[in-house]
Amino acid sequence: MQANDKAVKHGLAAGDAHRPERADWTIDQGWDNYSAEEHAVWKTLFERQARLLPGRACDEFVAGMRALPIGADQIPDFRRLSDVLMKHTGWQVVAVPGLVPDDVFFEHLANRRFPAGHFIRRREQLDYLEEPDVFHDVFGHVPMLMNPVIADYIQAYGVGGLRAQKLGVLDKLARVYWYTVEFGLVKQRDGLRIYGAGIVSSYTESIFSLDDPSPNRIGFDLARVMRTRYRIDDFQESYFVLDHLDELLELANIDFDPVYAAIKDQPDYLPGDVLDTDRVLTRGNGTYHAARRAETAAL
Ligand SMILES: C[C@H](O)[C@H](O)[C@H]1CNc2nc(N)[nH]c(=O)c2N1
Ligand SMILES: N[C@@H](Cc1ccccc1)C(=O)O
Ligand SMILES: [Fe+2]
Repeated sequence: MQANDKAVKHGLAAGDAHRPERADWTIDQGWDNYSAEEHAVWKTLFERQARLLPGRACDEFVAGMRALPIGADQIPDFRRLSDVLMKHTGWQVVAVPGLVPDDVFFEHLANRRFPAGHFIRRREQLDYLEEPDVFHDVFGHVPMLMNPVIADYIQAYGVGGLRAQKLGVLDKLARVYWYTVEFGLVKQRDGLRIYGAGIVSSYTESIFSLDDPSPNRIGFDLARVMRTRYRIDDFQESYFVLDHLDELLELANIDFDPVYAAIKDQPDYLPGDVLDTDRVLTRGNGTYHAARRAETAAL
């Protein structure tokens, strides 16, 4: 598949990582061990997004970024990020080797610890990544953790994730995370803006999600999103839009049990489906994914 600026693939089973030293899979970031080339890759990625995101990233992302020790020249030191985050929203950033098992991931989130990949992609991987690296996790996710609403939402997601696992409905909950925290859009007075980390850490998807006529843009609805499959290896076919980030707090406080029950045995929707019950902001023309399917069919 042609390398495009897909942010990260979260669907990998974490089991393919070797056994961890610690039960919670955390490691030392080893900030002093980063090479000049690794800092240079960070700089390339950072500067590319810094030029592109004004007018695209939501105000909360910009405010969070400004308040954190995150700059162009160096991969941030998680200890310094945690000092600032702890004061604002009680969060800290802990280093992990890459994807970790779901229950480990949720346990960290439920305790306001954000597991961030310690490694950075290689220069030839600039536009495609198998696992969340430090650029996706720190540049994409951490600034939003400075916002009290998101900070509460992601902790609640961790708690909900542990519950969803016990209920056997993790796949449904993962869709809510995917279409909000990873690939969410939000309305602002001055237009649609990005809050999803998977978009904001991706050069081409930051453009595609807002400007391209191909994807659908649909008002967020919980049960609808829970039934909607997502793409892990390419741009999303649909983006779900919040009227305001505060909607996420309502989500965090809704008991999902009745919703899990209501959609049980209901068929999934495909990523590109548009329903007549949808609040459609943009009905996409689907040309991007049609072209990709044609490419693949021609292989
Ligand atoms: C569904 C589940 O929450 C999701 O795939 C998790 C699994 N493990 C992870 N591990 C890390 N380090 N980062 C992640 O975003 C995730 N995502
Ligand atoms: N409120 C959800 C948990 C959750 C919180 C935040 C985001 C998504 C889900 C539940 O009852 O399980
Ligand atoms: Fe992510």
